[in-house]
Amino acid sequence: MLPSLDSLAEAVINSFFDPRQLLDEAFNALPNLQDVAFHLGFRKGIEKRRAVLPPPIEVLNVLGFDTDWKRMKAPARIQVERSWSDERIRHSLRRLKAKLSVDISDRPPSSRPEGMPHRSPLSRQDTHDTRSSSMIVPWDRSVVRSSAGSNDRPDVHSPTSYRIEVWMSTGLNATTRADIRHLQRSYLPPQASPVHEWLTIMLHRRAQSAFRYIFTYSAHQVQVPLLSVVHMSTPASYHPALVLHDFELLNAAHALLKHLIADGADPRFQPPQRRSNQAGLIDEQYAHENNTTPPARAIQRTLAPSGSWRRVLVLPDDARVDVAEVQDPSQPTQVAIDGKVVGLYRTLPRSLALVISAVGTPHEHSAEHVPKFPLLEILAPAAADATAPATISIPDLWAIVYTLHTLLHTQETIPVVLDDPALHSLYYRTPSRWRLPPTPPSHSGWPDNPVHHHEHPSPSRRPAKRSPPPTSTVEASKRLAAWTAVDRHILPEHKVIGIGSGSTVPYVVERIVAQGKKVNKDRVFIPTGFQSKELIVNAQLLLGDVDQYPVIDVTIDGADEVDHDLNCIKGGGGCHLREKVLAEAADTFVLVADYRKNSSVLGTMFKQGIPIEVVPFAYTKILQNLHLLGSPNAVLRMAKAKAGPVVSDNGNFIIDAPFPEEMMKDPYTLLTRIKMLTGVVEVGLFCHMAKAAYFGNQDGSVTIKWHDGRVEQVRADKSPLVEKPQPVLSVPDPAPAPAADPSHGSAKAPPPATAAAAANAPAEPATKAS
Ligand SMILES: O=C(CO)[C@H](O)[C@H](O)COP(=O)(O)O
Repeated sequence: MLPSLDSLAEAVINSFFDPRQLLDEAFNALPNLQDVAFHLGFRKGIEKRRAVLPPPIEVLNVLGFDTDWKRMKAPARIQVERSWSDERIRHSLRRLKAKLSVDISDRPPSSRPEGMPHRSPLSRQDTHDTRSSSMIVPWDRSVVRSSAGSNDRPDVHSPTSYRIEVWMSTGLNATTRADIRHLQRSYLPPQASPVHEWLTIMLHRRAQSAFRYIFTYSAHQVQVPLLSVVHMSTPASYHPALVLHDFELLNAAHALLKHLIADGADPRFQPPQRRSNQAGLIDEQYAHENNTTPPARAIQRTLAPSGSWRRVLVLPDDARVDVAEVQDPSQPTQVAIDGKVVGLYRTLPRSLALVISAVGTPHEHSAEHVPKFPLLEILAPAAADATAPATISIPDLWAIVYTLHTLLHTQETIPVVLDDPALHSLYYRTPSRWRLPPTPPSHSGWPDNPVHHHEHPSPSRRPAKRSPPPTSTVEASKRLAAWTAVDRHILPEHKVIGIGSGSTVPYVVERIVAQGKKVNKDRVFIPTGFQSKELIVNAQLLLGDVDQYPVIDVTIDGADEVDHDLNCIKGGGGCHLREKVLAEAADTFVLVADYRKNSSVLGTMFKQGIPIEVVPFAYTKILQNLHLLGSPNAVLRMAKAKAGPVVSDNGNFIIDAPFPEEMMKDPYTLLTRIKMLTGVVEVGLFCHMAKAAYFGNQDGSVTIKWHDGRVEQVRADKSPLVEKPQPVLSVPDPAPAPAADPSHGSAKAPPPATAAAAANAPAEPATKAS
């Protein structure tokens, strides 16, 4: 429930100049930052109520971003002269509309103002500010006020400029959400455990958590978030990286490790108490480090050198973690557990530290800013020796993270980047040492669970108008997938529903209609293109658009091919721009397809290439660039019944770009590379977006691949079609897989296999428009 604007305005007024209180209020009341931004920044109503904007708060690097990150933030600046009175400052702030960033700067003071400490109590940032004029200084109101007219002698420690900025995100966008899912899958153990849950919740809600932690930390001047997701761009790669910062990581790593190594006796996770010992380490577990008999399952720090190795940790299961002597920090240094090298780490070039530490600050992409700490990257052993393992197990990874923190604990911040492509295939192994029985994945999953079937009476039990049975196995399996997905995901409480494109989607609409007029009357349906708009209108459902409903409960869409990670190729029908917008807007995005689309590597079944929507005037250049990128056969998609190219619903051209299998194995990297080409509007690769993919099978069963890696089979006798067995399921398939045919529409339309079938065939559901 959102609070009323009145109560929020009240909170804002009452907490003026008290950022902690303000944000606490806001966070208690609002579900996410988007709403904070909206209510505090963008509502004129607040202004009318004479509320003020949020006071200056230093918030750095709070959120992940994407290439459009600027759109996610609402910076605004106000210059405040030191001589201004409180009233005048307030007045100016009140006038600042629809903005969330406040930058207060003044001329360099000629002197240290009266009452101003030699170093502000929050002085670590100050010293940075004097050097680079770019770091954010906490605003001490009394400093601003009292500075005018002082004749005190200059103070080298006083900042020469006060610059205060407030950055609030307007929320996570779906790309970032997809990144988080990807990272969560890559770096956390695939099991339902309290620690796992805790970490995933932190990932998902990192905006809020980060904010909270920033406030906790700001008292200690540690202005870093717990986690951020950034897109790392290096000449070789462009992909999301999880950047783990600071002490909270230590807690997380510690807890996770403890849990991973524990024999299951410690099911409830409590973040460790934070108590610093003399070395500045969190010592909940280290109180015993001088004891001869360590308690069971404590992680012990032991910084003993032994030859060219240094023992850093003894893990709760007595495994020893050793780190090789660092020769050259930029070269990979080995980390071994029980004498076996499990990973490497190295210090990345300073330019990357600059990139990462500027994320979310105004200095992003600029060189003004001086990175405070080097950035460490964790690599799989194969990075140094091709014959060594190319993967790191999740427990080992966290052991390395923890080891690095133990080694480098004197740093205020220890950014660690996990972004090596080899790490994308982190595996979860359970050798005896880790004693972790793999927990069978729970059906309930987290947080966006599959629906509770029992709460939702299947529409098949209601009298519903049925369209005639499909005439081929392929069509029957499309319907099977569509119906099963609708039954499971379109629940009575879902009011805004995205309808995708393609030949499977008519069955989705059919099943939704079968849920009855009563439930559908207060639903609105958002189309992904001309075809789905027609379907919605013809079914007499209420049509809406995504600009009216930017948040969709569920979007169901077809796909051209789906891999094991639920990455998929879409856009065979040229609708992938709108499809992606609707997929991103949806809380739950579900794919439906027949068995031919179920694949392990994209491009093996759907060979015509990745559909890429481009602005028309740039197509030749983009084709050239795609050839260079690794797709020499990329072509402009030509229309069938018209001379010239296919023109999308958005007036753009479509290019089909087949890439070699090696590149298709890492669709996310490929997606980001193609997307970076100027003139590309959208790429038909949907990575880590779907929650589930439903495939209808030839035998009447349904295979469901879930986003967390589970694969579920719905037996034929449990399928929604079973009530009324479909008569024609034995007609052979038209083709094992969609052929490489640039005219997607005709390639997909399933030809009736026999003349008899064709004669009996009732009107086929609409195929996509091309
Ligand atoms: O992405 C699409 C259109 O742009 C379609 O969803 C995709 O091509 C699958 O279509 P079909 O269900 O006909 O195989």
